[in-house]
Amino acid sequence: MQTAAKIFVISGPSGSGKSTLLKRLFNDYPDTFGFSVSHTTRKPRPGEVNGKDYHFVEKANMEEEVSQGKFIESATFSGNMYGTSIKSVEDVVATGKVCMLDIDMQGVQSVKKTNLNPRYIFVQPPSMEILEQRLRSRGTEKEDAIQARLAASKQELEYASQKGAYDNVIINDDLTSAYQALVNAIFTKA
Ligand SMILES: Nc1ncnc2c1ncn2[C@@H]1O[C@H](COP(=O)(O)OP(=O)(O)OP(=O)(O)O)[C@@H](O)[C@H]1O
Repeated sequence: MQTAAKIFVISGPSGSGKSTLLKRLFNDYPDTFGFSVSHTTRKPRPGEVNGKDYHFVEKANMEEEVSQGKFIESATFSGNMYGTSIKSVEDVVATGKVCMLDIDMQGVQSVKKTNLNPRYIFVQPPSMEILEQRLRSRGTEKEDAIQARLAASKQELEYASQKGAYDNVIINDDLTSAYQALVNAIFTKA
């Protein structure tokens, strides 16, 4: 089956259901999608393979490449840098797979400055109340992290409401319908 693009960007507030929808998609279409390999400055753990699990790089090199605009997103966690390079996305496409990028609003804005030309999909919660309920019942964050995610989600929703920000907006109310909308946005009937 044909896809509408070679690269898809999926974004949406934390708890809107991106992982849930993507898990189902990758399960139903196991051979279609590829994943970009992230960079990190942390040391490899036993068994981790350079270029497969991560691109393991030196901090100075990664900092330079980030400053040169070679990364879509990068962040530091406990002293180690992590990020997704533009090239790692192009490498997926070169293998013939469709690249799916699950990134936040900053990442979306950064991709828009590249020549990657993806399709942008936004996963929207039915309401802030339901988003809060889902985040709480997922039980993976403490109260302050939940509050931070809810605050960030207001900005994400505002950005998504701007004309042309996303190609498709999928409201994740009923999961089956949302999933069908995602499949329709990705695959073209050829
Ligand atoms: N349509 C739905 N109806 C009810 N619950 C849902 C629905 N979609 C997702 N959920 C539940 O909501 C919670 C948040 O979903 P999920 O973890 O997929 O969000 P996410 O967007 O990937 O979040 P994050 O960005 O934090 O990784 C999960 O517990 C999931 O099971």
